[in-house]
Amino acid sequence: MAKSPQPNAPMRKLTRKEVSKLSTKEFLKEAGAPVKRLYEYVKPYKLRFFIGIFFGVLFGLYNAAMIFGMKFVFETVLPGDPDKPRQLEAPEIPIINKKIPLPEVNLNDDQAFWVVIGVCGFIPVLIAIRGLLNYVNQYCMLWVGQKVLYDLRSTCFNRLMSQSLQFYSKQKTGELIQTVFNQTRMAASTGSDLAANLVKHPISILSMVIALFFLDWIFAVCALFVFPLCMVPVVQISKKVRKAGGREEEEAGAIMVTMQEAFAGIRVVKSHAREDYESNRFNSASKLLMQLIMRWRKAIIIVAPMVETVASFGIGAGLAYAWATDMPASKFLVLYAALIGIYPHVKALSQLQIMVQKTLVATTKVFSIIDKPLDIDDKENAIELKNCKGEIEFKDVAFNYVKDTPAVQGINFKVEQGKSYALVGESGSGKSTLFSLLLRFYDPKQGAILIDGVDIRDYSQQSLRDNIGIVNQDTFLFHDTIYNNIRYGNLDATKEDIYRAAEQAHAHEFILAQDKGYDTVIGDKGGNLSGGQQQRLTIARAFVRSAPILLLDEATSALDSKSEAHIHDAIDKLSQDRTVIAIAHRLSTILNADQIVMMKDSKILDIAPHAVLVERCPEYKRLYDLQFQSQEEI
Ligand SMILES: Nc1ncnc2c1ncn2[C@@H]1O[C@H](COP(=O)(O)OP(=O)(O)OP(=O)(O)O)[C@@H](O)[C@H]1O
Repeated sequence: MAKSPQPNAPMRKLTRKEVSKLSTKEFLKEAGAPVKRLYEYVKPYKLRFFIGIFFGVLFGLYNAAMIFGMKFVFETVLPGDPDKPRQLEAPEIPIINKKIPLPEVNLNDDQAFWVVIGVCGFIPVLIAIRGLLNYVNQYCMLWVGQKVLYDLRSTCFNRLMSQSLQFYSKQKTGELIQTVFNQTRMAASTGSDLAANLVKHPISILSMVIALFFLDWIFAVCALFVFPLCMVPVVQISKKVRKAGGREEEEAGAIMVTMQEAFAGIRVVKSHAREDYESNRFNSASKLLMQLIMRWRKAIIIVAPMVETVASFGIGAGLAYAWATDMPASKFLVLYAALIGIYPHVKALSQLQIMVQKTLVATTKVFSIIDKPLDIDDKENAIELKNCKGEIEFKDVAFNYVKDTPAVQGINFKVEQGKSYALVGESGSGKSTLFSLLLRFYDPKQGAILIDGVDIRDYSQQSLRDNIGIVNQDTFLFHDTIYNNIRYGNLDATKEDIYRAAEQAHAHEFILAQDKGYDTVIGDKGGNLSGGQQQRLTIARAFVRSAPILLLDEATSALDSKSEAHIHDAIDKLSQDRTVIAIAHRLSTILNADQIVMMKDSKILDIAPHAVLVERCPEYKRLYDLQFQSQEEI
C-alpha cells in the first residue's frame, strides 16, 4: 500500500452556509486548499494520473482531427459535381493547407464502389480510435480515483480509531460513517474526474472551434455567435445548485445517524414499540434528502436542454449561411457534425462547477477529520511497557469531563504488585473514571498515574493497554465466531489458550453445546446468546489476554449464583500473580479484596480491608448494612 500522507496543519472547515454565500470567484479560490491537499494523495500514483491526463489531451485534440477525417469521408462518398467523373481526392492537411500526396485518380463506377466501401470502413476506425483514447483516459482516472479513495478512507478511519473517547462522546456515529464512506468517495472520485474533465472538455471545445474556423470561418462565426450565451444558464443555476448540493451531504449524514441509532438501539426501539416512530423519523429525513436531490438534479438536467436550445440558434444561422452560399451537402454535413460535436463538451463542462462544489464540501469535511488533533497521543519518544510487574500508583489525580465539575479529585493510592483492590461507592462517585484514566482514555488534569514507577503518559498506548485486561459492565461482542470473539483479547493466542480461557470463564460447556461450537457465529453484539453467556465470553477474552493488570467492572453481575461462585474461584486463582482492581456495587463480590477503596463525591474516603473498613468508615458500614440487610430480608 502506498504510504498515506500524514495529517497536515488543520484546514479551515467551510460550513455549508459559508459555501453558499461565496461568489464563484471566491468559491474557486477556497477550493484551492482542499484540492491541493487532495493532490498529495494523488502524488503516489502520478505516473498513471498524468498518463490519464495525457490521453485526455489526445482525446481533446483527436476530436478536432476527426472532423477532418469525416470531411475526407463525406466528400469522397457523397455526390459532388454530377458532370465530373468521381475522383478520389486526397485529404487536405489542416493548418498547412497541403494535400496528402496521393495520386489523383479518376475512377470508373466499379472502382468507385470499392473505394466508397473502403472509405466508409474508415468511419468505425475513426470512432474506435476516439473510443480507445477516451477509454485509456477514463481507466487511468478511475484507477487513480479508486487508489486515492482507498488511501483517503484508510487514513480517515485510522485517524478516527486513534481519537479519544472524549472525541467520540461529542460525535454522532452515523455522521462519522457518512464521512468515512461517502464523503471520501465524493472527494476522491471527483478529484480524479475533475482533473480529467477539466483538461479533456476545454481542449475538445477549443480544438473543435479552431477546426470549425479552418473549415469555414464565416460559418463558424454564424454558428458560434450564440456560444457565450450557453454559459448564462450555467452560471445562473450553479449558485442555486451549490446551496442544495451542500445540504444534500448534511441530510445524508442525518439519515445515517437515524439508521445507526435505530439499529444500535433496536432493543430499546422494540421494547418501547417505537418502530413507527423510528420509521417516521427515517422517512422525514429521507424525504428531505429526496427534495434536496431533486432541487439540484433538476437544475442540472435543465442545463442540457437550455444549452441545446441556445445552440440551435447557431445551427439555424449556419444553415441560413449554407443556403446563401450554395454550400454542398457534404461540406454542410461536416460543419454540422463539428458543431454539434462541441455541445456535449459544453454540457459536461457546465456540470463541472457543480461537481467542484460538492467535492469542496466533501473534501473539507474529510480533511477536517484527518487534521483533527488527537486529545490523547503517544509522546514522540514513548517507551514500551515491557515485563510489567503491575504496580499501580495514583498520585494526587484530578480529572473533570465538564469544566469546574470534578469527576475525581485528590486521588492517592498505591496498588502493590499482585494485590486485589476494590472500588466501592455510590453511583457517580468516580469509580469508572479511575478505570478510564488508568487505560489512558483520558489524561488527568492534575497529578499522575504510574505503572511500575513510570508515568503512563510516557508509555505507548498500545503497550500500556496490552498489559491491562478488562471486563466491562457492557459486554460488547462482534458479529463473528465465538472463537474470534475470545481471540480478540490476544491475537497471538493459540487454540489451547482460547479453550483454556473459556474453561476458566466457565464458558467452554455452553460453547460446545452451540451448533458449531467455537465456530458458531454470534449475532451483532452477541444477539443470540444470553446475557450471562455473553458476559462469560468477555471474561474469557480477558483471561486470554493474560495481562498482569486486570480491571473488573461488575464482572459477575449477570451470572447466576453457580457461575458466580466459579468465576470467583477463577478470579482468585488469576489474582495470585496479577494486580486486580474491581468495581462492584454488590459488596459480596469483593469482600475478599486485599484493600477496599471507599469513594464518595469524586474523592476517596478511606482505604482498608473489609474488616477494618466496616469498623471505622461509617459510609462503608452503611453501604454494607444496606446490602446485607436487604439480602437477609430476601
Ligand atoms: N463522558 C462523560 N462526560 C461528562 N461527565 C461524565 C462522563 N462520564 C462520567 N461523567 C461524570 O463523572 C462523574 C463520575 O462518573 P463515573 O462514571 O466515574 O462514576 P461511577 O462511580 O463509576 O458511577 P457508576 O457506579 O454509576 O458507574 C459523574 O458525576 C458523571 O456524571
